Amino acid sequence: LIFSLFISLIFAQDVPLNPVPQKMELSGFGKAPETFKIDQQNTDKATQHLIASYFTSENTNNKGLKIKIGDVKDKFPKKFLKKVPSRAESYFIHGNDKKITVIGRDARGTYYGLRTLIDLLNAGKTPLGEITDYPDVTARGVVEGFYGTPWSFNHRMRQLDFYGANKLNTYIYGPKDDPYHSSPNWRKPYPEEEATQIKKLIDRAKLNEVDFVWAIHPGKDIKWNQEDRENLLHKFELMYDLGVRAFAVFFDDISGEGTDPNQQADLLNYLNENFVQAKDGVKPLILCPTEYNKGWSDLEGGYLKTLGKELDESIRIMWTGNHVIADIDQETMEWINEQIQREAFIWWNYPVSDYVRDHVLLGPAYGNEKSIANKVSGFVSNPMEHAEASKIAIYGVANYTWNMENYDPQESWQKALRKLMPNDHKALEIFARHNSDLGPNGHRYRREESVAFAPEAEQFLKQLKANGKVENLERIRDEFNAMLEASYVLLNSKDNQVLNKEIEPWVEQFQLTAQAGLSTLNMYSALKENKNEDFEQTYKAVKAMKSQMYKIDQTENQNPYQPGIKTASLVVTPLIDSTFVILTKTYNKRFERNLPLRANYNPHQGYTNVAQLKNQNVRLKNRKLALNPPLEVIKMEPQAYLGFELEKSSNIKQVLLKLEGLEDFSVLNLEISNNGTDWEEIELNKKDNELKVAVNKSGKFIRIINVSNEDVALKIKEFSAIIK
Ligand SMILES: CCCCCN1[C@H](CO)[C@@H](O)[C@H](O)[C@@H]1CC(=O)NC
Repeated sequence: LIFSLFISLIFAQDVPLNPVPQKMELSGFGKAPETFKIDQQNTDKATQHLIASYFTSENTNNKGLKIKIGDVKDKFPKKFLKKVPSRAESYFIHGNDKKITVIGRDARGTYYGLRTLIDLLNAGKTPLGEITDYPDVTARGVVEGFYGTPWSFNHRMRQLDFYGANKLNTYIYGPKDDPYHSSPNWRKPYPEEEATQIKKLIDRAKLNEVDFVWAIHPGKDIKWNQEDRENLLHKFELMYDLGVRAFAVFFDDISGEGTDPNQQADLLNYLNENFVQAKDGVKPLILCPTEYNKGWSDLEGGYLKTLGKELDESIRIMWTGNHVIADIDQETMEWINEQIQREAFIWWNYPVSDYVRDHVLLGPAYGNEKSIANKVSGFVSNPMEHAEASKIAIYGVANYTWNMENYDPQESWQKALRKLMPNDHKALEIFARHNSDLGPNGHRYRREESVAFAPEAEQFLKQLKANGKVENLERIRDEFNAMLEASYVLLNSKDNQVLNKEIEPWVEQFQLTAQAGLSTLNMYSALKENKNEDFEQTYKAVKAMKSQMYKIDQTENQNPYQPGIKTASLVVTPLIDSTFVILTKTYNKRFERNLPLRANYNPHQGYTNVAQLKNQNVRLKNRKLALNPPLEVIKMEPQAYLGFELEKSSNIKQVLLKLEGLEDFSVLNLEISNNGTDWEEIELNKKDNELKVAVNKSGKFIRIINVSNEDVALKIKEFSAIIK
């Protein structure tokens, strides 16, 4: 047994099994034959469909290797039946050179067993021995719950196939910006076309053994009365008629009476009794609470305890962790499970990037502890609006939630890159390893980036600053070269056009970054050899590349939050920018020149005493200084303020304000100041929440401040100033 376990561990590495099975006792692998003979017992439509699509007249005949597939209700040798784990969705495979047996605990188990067998056959192998497997986490998958452009129908269909292939069984439909999921049309039926698409998605989900969970987000304007209760029930009926058999109610990111936990619990218990229990085949309800992370929970208020006490025990409660964006550990789960008296259903806000839209997050899915499998009732990833690119992280979540203690983020990441680009995965790896951090953001959530390159970059800068000479020039140049070549391979790859389309602007920016890096190194060499003409020529080239990058940043991906295209922002870009400035300064001093050092940076900064916004970025575009609008509702206590501190006193031409959710606008004042202590109020006509205020006064500070003695809750859609 030890020997065979040893063998199977070796094999586990190179056999592309995703996820890695819980237990493999194999003496090795046979060579997959040309043909098979299928003996199909009790199987559901998904398995029948998978069998029909893989075992065709091309590779099946009477002389083929026998494959008997079914579930524990079928006739199989007792010695096999007793090896099928008792958990839902588990399976057992036995193989020798005569026959392969696949037995599922249930329909999904059979399907997953077949998926594993097909992965082996695709690698030209058959199992010689036994595979015993089951998922660690009950509900595994994705919640399409981000702000921004919802995924397209075609992307959703692709996603469902990807989930089937990687044993993910849950897709929660909840795009914040779908008006029929949220206000104002959650009460209304979907228009014909959307309804038809949802029906198709549900059928596709079934063929991939995925629960299509339809979520409703009524909290912004729901009234706690019989009418709205019937409205919600009616909408669920309509969705049921489309084929939905799993439902969720989201109460996140709202303010006002929709946040009342007793009302929320009553509503869900009512839906549970009058809908979920009343109809057949409907899965338990999932609730996303208003207090969905520890940072936002007000314990004295008893919100979570009320839900835990009142909600029927079958109802799952979602949780994002100790913060809105957080990785999940044992302590997180012990705290929340105690509060809600059940295992929380994790909504992991990664790789969602709707608060750092100028970045793509292509790194490994890491940071969650491996001891929490039996502490969660579900674990779903909230992805980027870039569906195909999100698969890198989703693939990691698939491996993590199926076989948690075996999960290796790096190994999964490498496999995901190969899944997405089978031939040009090396180019994708070079691109992805420099496009994984988020940059500074209001949630202060960061990811590693350029991990292997960072020490080289650090040494290079240190030596350059110390004595103008560096030792690792070649290693820096090698990486910039690799980046440059990877960008061409990616832009011309035929592996995955859908992915190419999504990341193209970032790859173009990446190409320019690599070129700017190489030319900055040329500046270094020209300076060292006092070739002044070359220095000024290559200096000009770098400036030209930067202006091209600036143009991409000003034209591509223009959204109201974080417009533009940022790439390699943690290590590579700062290295190039710093090197460029150091070399130009040295050159200017040595040869009494005054080449501009200007990098397009922003000399102004945010100015606030609101904790939630301490790290909110401000962007300068031409002469407009704008606060990155936070997605969340902002709570401002009396005397709370937020605004800008300019680099120096400047003429403030105009202030633009677009606020939401504020009944009485008079609680806010707009003020400017030159010293941060003496403030001058700027007249606002305080009746509409969309204001363009002419100021034409000089100031160093601009702020809005809550001058009432009440807390106010509001959403900031825009707050910007035109500085002349
Ligand atoms: C706090 C409101 C802004 C955060 C909203 N978060 C995500 C991150 O931006 C966003 O994608 C999503 O809608 C989510 C809300 C949320 O986390 N619900 C459990």
